[in-house]
Amino acid sequence: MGHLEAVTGPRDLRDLSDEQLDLLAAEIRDLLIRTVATNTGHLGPNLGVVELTLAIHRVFDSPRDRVVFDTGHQAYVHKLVTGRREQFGTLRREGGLSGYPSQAESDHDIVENSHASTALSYADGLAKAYAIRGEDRHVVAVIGDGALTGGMAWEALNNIAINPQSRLVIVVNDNGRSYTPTIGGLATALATLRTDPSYERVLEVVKRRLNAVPGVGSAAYDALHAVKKGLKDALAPQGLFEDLGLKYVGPVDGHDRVATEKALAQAKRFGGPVIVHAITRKGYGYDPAERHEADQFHAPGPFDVQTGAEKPKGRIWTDHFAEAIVEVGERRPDVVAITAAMMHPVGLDTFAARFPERTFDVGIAEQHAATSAAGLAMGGMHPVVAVYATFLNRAFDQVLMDCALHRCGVTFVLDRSGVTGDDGASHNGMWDMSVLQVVPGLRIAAPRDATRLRELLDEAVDVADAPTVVRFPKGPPPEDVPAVDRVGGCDVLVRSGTRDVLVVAHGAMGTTGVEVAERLTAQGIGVTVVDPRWVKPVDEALVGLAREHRLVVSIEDNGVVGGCGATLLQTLVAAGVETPVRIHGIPQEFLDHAKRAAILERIGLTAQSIAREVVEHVSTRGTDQVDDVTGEGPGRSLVDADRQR
Ligand SMILES: Cc1ncc(C[n+]2csc(CCOP(=O)(O)OP(=O)(O)O)c2C)c(N)n1
Ligand SMILES: CC(=O)[C@@H](O)[C@H](O)COP(=O)(O)O
Ligand SMILES: [Mg+2]
Repeated sequence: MGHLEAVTGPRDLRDLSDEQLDLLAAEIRDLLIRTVATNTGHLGPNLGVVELTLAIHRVFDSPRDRVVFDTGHQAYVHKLVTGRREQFGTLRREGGLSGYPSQAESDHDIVENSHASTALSYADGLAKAYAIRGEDRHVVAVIGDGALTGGMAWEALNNIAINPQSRLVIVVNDNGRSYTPTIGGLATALATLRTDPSYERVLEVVKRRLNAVPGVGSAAYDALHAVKKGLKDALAPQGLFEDLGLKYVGPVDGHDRVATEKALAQAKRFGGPVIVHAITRKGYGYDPAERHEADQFHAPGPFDVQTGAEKPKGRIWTDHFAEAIVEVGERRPDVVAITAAMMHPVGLDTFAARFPERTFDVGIAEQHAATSAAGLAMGGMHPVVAVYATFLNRAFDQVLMDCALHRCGVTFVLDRSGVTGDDGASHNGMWDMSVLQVVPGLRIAAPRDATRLRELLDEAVDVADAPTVVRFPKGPPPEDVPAVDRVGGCDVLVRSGTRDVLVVAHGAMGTTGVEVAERLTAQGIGVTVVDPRWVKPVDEALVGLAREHRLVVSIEDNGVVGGCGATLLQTLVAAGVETPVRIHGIPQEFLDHAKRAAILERIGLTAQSIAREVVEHVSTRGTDQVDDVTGEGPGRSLVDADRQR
């Protein structure tokens, strides 16, 4: 039996010898590689924290001591040593283990949100609570160098530094990368701390000599390590964190479990807030990941374990954006691009290669991205801020009060909008077409296919006096859906039979709308399908179209509360149109992880489900009754029928 089988909980780790722990680490790496190769997930980050996680769980006593992972994408090892080895094969599978911590899975897990830079704030709160309650518990927060570029992390550090009673150990997991090398002054400061050769050399000599003395040596090394502050200050620039009044231990080799345990034990003894600076490597121990220059297998698709070769992926929405934004950049020298540490994932790497001086990676700092974009716009540029839809939530006030209030021509390109699936509740981009509805002047475009993406991006960057949004989902776009007509700003995709049902298909739901029409037409129900293209503000043509039909069916890949359907209904009511409106969208709840298609099926956001609901709606009112009301052929105004009730 392997050593991992013997680990039913973190305390079992304390019974293992150094040799057994080394073998355990190898077993864990092997399982991580084989599982992620098929299930997908975050391989690089987890390979980088194998020894670190073992050390944490040997020094601290989870769940009494709370271990908080920032972003949570690097918690697979934590899951394996906290009783979930047997289910690990279900990672990111529907009904299986989440790719992030999950309270439902284990009381060793606490933070489920995958949005970066939050861990230190949670930890600050937890540590304060334990101090007030007089509970003898430590909080360990594991935060990556990338997550440290997020403003929230510094808001937390600012507070942690003035709470000496907080028994808080902050483990900076410094692998020098987010996806790509971490940017900014912070990264430089961390690099200085981790790479000062003189400091390292002296420390190495001391370590070798002291540890050679059996028994006393390591304690003496620890003591010197504590004293090393003087040594380090003399040899290295004043510590970034110590300037804040935070105790600092490190840097320590995060792949040297023994050294890491010593550093953690020393930090634990401080009894107050302390930083342990661990130097790790993303993808450590798997050559294809370590050599993967783009992102060291941050989140690979399925791949071959032997070679590391990823299975070829088809073109996704992002690829079409990547091409379109370069064409925009070619003809618009005022257009600049901004990413929040996700250059390739959001499709800006080609633009960056072509226009390096007009591309800015601001780190995991969406709030700064938005307001910096407002500044760029005020300075005469047209910024395109490309982020995943869910992460723009963090910058709502910046979009509202920094961009829209000042009527800044900034374009936000929201990738991964709608249901994303695999990454669970905090990754679904189901909020933007609700949250942004309240922003005065801001316009939202939702392309139905790649051709419309290009068109709408071109239109968006031409808007100079208001923020614009172009949002599209994860994965491959559908085949182009041509328009048969244009009414106002809306593309008419289908017009068949009498004007029974008006389907308003928003964005990527265009294809679904057309399929709904096919099903309804087969039932003898007349259908018009329109794609508004710009979903905010509501196109006035929709008021007239709704008035002409007996039922309006709105479809959107967004939450139903405050979304496009709700806003359309509000607009129709205000215009005195009484045509009933059926709103189809994402239920306003946190959706557990599963494949996008499976979730859409489960929530009824499919052509079959929507068509069935419409037929039931029409049939419950019977066509004769409808005829009685209007005296015309089958499929006349449901509005009157509604008035009958
Ligand atoms: C607010 C927010 N923006 C962007 C992301 C996407 N994202 C996930 S992991 C990651 C990089 C994290 O880097 P780091 O904190 O150094 O952790 P590592 O992967 O290196 O262990 C990013 C940008 C996110 N999860 N949250
Ligand atoms: C943890 C995180 O936020 C990202 O790594 C995200 O998981 C990537 O999502 P995609 O796989 O959709 O690019
Ligand atoms: Mg990192």
